[in-house]
Amino acid sequence: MRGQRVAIVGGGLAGIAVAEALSRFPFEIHLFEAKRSLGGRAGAYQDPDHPSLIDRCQHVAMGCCTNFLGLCQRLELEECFRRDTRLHFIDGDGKAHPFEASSWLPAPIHLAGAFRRQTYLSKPDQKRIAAALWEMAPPSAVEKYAGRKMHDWLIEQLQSEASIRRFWEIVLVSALGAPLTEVSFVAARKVFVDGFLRHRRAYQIYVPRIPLQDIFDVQAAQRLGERGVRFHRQSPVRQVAYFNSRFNVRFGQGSEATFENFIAAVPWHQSPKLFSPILKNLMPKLDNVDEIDSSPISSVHLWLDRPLTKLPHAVLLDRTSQWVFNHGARQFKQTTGHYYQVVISASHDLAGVKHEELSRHILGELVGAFGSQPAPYLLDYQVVTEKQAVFAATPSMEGLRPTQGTILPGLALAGDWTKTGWPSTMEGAVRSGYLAAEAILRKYDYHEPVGDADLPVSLLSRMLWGLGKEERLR
Ligand SMILES: Cc1cc2nc3c(=O)[nH]c(=O)nc-3n(C[C@H](O)[C@H](O)[C@H](O)COP(=O)(O)OP(=O)(O)OC[C@H]3O[C@@H](n4cnc5c(N)ncnc54)[C@H](O)[C@@H]3O)c2cc1C
Repeated sequence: MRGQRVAIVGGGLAGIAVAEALSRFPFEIHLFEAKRSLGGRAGAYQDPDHPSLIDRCQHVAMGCCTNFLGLCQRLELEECFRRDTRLHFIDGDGKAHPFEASSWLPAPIHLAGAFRRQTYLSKPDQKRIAAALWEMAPPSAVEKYAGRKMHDWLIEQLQSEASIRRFWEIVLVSALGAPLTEVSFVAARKVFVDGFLRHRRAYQIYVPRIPLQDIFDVQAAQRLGERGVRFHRQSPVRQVAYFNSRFNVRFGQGSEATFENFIAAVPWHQSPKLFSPILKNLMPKLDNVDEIDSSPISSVHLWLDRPLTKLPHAVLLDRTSQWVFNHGARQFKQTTGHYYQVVISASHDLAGVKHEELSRHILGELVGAFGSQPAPYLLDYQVVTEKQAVFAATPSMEGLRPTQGTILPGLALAGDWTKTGWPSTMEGAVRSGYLAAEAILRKYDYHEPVGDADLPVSLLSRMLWGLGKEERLR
């Protein structure tokens, strides 16, 4: 490997993970990013009115995201995140329902008490939800309900409209980025099994303490730079071709360079155009990326003249707002603003709604949810909608995802959309990066995994449903 050159194209989480894994070996690594900063979709922007960077959209990880957390640990980024063990659900009447695991019960019953306290779900609805979770948990359910859409499955399982809206949708739309009428049963099952049923810590959430750009573009880049990774920002790659056992990379500015290894870590809609026709022929799945449905996510940033709530975050039920994150007091022009960020996944219905109208509507929802009187004054707002935020986890999506390794040694694909079994998340991106690094390492007869194992399955979940026997991807 010594002296062998690696080109990684794309400085999102997938490209960063490839760089992290390969920098443990004596390669010469170059990462090319089209934009000014690293982080990709998990990035931030600078607004002239605000002294610090603003995340384009709040990102959170869960305890089950072992590879993302492993990457953060290896790059000494743990301090950049806080871990919340208590979630807060706010019902339509503004009543808060905390959701926290028992301090001693094992998974999956660690959350039974928390679930019972969600009294916005009627007792009969809670029973039917528990029965449906029981039906979905065993690994055999994957085959039994393969190809099924989640909404159809929920109707078959006699779930009421209220429980679909207040329980299933609340969890799944933000995790899978699409309405339940579109997402697959298999993807939805994975969210519940990995996030709630297999391990006590899996449901906890990790929230960034500082802007994402500081985490990935500054701190991660610094640690990788210390390991010798060379970053080339504002360096869009136009196309890669293969000559004389080398990858010939052409850049937007017209320059060229050759590498022994090449990893494309760009989103699905940008992947096919990176490759020369001959290379593209080696990856037939690139012909079908047009069939991948993408889904928008909107984030509404509000700066208010007074605080709304002391809660660090909340999940809002029966409203347009889904998650709200409280960033506390911040400098705003000559005064102090209280900054809140509201995230709305699968926000197709908001297309065309004026930003001011949406911001005022969201503020009204927050005032109703938290009962803040007198109502805060809206100092400023911003609405950021990412149209191709995530891919929709539809039943056909799994078949469209390419593996990271290709038939050409030294050539690999990465990105949240490649085959990891995970939805479009930071964890999916990091897993893809580690799998792509493994594909490169196989060329050099190195066959050990470079990523992290899943959280172990609790003994009880193993006994109840045989969880953990599912086919492992790595
Ligand atoms: C609004 C929003 C909210 C989200 N919320 C969450 C969340 O809470 N939790 C979570 O886990 N996930 C969340 N996600 C999903 C998560 O951000 C993505 O799954 C993940 O960041 C994808 O990483 P990636 O590296 O695969 O792709 P990207 O982040 O898209 O990175 C690809 C990079 O490639 C670069 N690039 C493209 N073409 C070229 C080229 N020709 N040359 C050089 N560079 C190029 C791009 O500029 C980009 O930086 C959210 C996504 C969005 C958009």
